[in-house]
Amino acid sequence: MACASTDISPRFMENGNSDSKDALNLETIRKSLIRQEDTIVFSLIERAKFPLNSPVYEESSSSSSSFLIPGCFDGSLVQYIVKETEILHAKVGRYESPEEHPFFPDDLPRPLLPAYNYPQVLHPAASCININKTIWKFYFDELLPLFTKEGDDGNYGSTAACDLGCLQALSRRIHYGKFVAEVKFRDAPEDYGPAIRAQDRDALMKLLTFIDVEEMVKRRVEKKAMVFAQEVSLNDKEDNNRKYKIDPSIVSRLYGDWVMPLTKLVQVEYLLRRLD
Ligand SMILES: C=C(O[C@@H]1C=C(C(=O)O)C=C[C@H]1O)C(=O)O
Repeated sequence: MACASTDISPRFMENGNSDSKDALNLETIRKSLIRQEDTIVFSLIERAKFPLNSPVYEESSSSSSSFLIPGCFDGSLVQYIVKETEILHAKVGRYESPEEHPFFPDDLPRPLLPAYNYPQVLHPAASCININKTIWKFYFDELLPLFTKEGDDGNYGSTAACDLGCLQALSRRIHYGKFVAEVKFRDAPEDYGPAIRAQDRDALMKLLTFIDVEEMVKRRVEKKAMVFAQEVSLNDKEDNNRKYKIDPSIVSRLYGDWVMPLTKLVQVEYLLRRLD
């Protein structure tokens, strides 16, 4: 099977950055978001190797299902793979990381490994925010049909493993809004304080939105998709006729319609609880 994420329990701001509390600033956070764009684009490219493969998404209890999953599991193959992977990852501490959020949070096992001491940078209320249900829905209902071809090649296990990679990368990026919000609050508590005390969602949304940054993000992810997803050939003529493994404009749309709005939703949800 392909595509399972190897990044099991990321430690806040690793990959070249210090993990101390002092490293929490908008620049380091934005750097991490930029690096996560690469993971998201590559995960979509990996998923696009396979056609839609709709049997992966049929409930195993339905009469048309191609699978019989053991142990009274009546969900779809993709639900089964995500759920079982999360059980395994929970055992090795994935969900102890403040950057990670399970899609099936109920009854996850305790970690077997000794606890890693994550720096406490977020307000404790952060742990109640998990919008993975919304991410699951837009990914399967809206995004997937946009970037996969119709059809069925029988690679069901690999397809579901690739979906898992996409979901984990998107979930991590969107929930990073908690860190973005914390930094923005610390930089200007006098601006955010009154809107938080008034529980004014619209005012918070206005304060944390930077339209010019969002436009830049959309242009950058489209360009990344053009570079990462291009078919590379040694024949110059073919190069002039560029083909892409995924349509770069869909990546820009993914960010404009879902990733950034949902990151901002996480920011608002976090800020509403920031003074509890
Ligand atoms: C993440 C930020 O906050 C908002 C959300 C953005 C995003 O999700 O990329 C971009 C700009 C802001 O409107 C940020 O300011 O960097």
